[in-house]
Amino acid sequence: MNVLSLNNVTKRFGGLTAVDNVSFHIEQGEIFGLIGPNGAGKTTIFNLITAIYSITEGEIYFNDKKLQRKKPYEIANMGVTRTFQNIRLFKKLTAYENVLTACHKSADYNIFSSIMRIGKFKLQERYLKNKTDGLLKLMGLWDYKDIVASNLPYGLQRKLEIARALALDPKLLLLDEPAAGMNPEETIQLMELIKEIRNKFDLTVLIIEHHMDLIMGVCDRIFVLNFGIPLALGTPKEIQENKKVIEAYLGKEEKTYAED
Ligand SMILES: Nc1ncnc2c1ncn2[C@@H]1O[C@H](COP(=O)(O)OP(=O)(O)OP(=O)(O)O)[C@@H](O)[C@H]1O
Repeated sequence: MNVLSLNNVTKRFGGLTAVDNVSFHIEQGEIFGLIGPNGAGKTTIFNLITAIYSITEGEIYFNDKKLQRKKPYEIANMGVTRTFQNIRLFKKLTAYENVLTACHKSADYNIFSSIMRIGKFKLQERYLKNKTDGLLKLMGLWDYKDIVASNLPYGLQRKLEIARALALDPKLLLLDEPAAGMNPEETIQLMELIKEIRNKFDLTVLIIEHHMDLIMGVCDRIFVLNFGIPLALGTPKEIQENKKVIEAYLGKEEKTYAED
C-alpha cells in the first residue's frame, strides 16, 4: 500500500522551478531516501508535503487522502511529522520539557479535572510522563533530560527533534538531514536508531541526507533530484552504480585533447 504519493508535482518560485514534475510513491514501512546536490529541491518537497508551501501543479496523497488546501497542523494531525534542517526546538526548555510539550497533543483532559487533579487527569499525567521517559530513553537522551535544549551538542539536538516528532504519533516521519553535524560513529548509531524506530512504531520514513553512508545503509529505495528534475529511482546499489547520478555529484569527465 502507498503511504505517500507525489503525482507530477511542480513548485515554482517566480521564474525558478524548484521542483519540476516530480512523481514517486512510498510504500508502508519503507525507509525512502531523497537525495541530490545542494539546491536540488529536496527541502522544498518536504515543505510541499507538510503544506508550508502550496503546490504549483500536481497532487500529493497521504494514505489516499489528497493533501491540498490543508494547514500544516492538519497534516501533522493526520500523522505526518517532520524534523527541520535548521533545528526548531524550544531552546530555553529542557530536553524533557521539549518532548513533554509535544506529547500533550495526545492528552485528553479538561480544565476542571486538571484543577482538581482527579481520576482521568492523573492517569493522563502518568501516561504523558511514561511516554516522555520512553522517548528520551529510546533516543539516548535520558542522561540529558534536564539540560536546556540550546546547551545540548548539535547531534543531540537533532535527536531531540526526532523525539519530538515521534511524540506526535506519526505514521509518516520526514527527517531533514538528521545526521548533519554528527561524526561518523554517531551517524552509524543514528542509522541503527532510524531502523529501530521504523520497526518499533510501524513507521514509514522519508529522509533527506547528504551523508551517503547513512543513506546507502538505511534506505530501501532512493529518489535522486537534480535542479528540481527527477534523475533516478532505485535501490542503494542501483543508485550507486547509476552514471547520471555519479555525474550529477562528481561532474562529467571532460574529454582531453589527446583523446580526440
Ligand atoms: N521560499 C523560497 N523562495 C524562493 N526560492 C526558494 C524558496 N525555497 C527554496 N527556494 C529555492 O528553491 C531551490 C531548491 O531549494 P531547496 O532548499 O529545496 O534545495 P535542497 O535540495 O533542499 O538544498 P540543500 O541540500 O542545500 O538543503 C533553490 O534554488 C532555493 O534557492
